[in-house]
Amino acid sequence: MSVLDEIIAGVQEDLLVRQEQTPLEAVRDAAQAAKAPYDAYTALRTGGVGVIAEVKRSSPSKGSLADIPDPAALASEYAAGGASVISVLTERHFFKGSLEDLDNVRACVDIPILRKDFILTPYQVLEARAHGADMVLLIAAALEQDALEALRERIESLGMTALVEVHTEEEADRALAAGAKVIGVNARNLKTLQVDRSVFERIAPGLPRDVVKIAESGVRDARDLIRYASVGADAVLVGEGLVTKKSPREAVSDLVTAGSHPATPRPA
Ligand SMILES: O=P(O)(O)OC[C@@H](O)[C@@H](O)c1c[nH]c2ccccc12
Repeated sequence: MSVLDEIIAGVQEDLLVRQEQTPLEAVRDAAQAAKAPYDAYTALRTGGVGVIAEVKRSSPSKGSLADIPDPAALASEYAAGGASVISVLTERHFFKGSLEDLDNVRACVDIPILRKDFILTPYQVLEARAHGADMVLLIAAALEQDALEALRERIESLGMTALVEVHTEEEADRALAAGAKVIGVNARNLKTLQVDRSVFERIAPGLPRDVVKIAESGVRDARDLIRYASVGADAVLVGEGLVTKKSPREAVSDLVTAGSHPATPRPA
């Protein structure tokens, strides 16, 4: 069983419990009552290379990264540093996140928020909206084609943006066939957890011009951002490289500054 399969098994178990506690109709009502979503798509297209800054306590590959007792405070620092979008991991077993983290961050920032989880059902999409998310991750490797397409439509019908994550050319083709307008290329293979920063440069140039392209994982500093920018990244998604810094605000701000002159890659 791959790590991805293990994570999904845990997500499915937790989902059953939540569905018992909160029936679909209640989540639907809560989603309808939530404040209108921010436009993450536009936030990621407004010039330069955007930074999606992630609230990430732990990961399956590295274990514990940072305690983050106050995710809203961290998110506020990210926003002050110029992040375009805040990513909040809500998976519990491997990433130590929760929907409560999402609520707390939503209460404190007025920029788009991505719910980062292993989304398998429309119930989780409604949950994301009910808890104030504006963008929802869909992982191509975790979904059959029909589900990928249906969930992408569901997310967009609620006024949110779907971020479809891929790791291979074949998955990128599936993302496009599913109608994805925002595609994230994850440098980390979720089955082996290996990071390969060259995956983005292999896949991104083959994507249509108008697709928003996001480089995910393994961004350590401005040099990595510039390298991704030079091969077409519209944004980078960064977790570990921010949560482990003394000043996450400065770390974001350094990336945003580097991303505002993406056309002139500096020598290494
Ligand atoms: O901490 P990093 O290497 O900067 O990575 C962030 C993000 O890309 C990573 O958390 C991630 C990418 N895709 C995911 C899917 C599920 C969980 C987590 C992820």
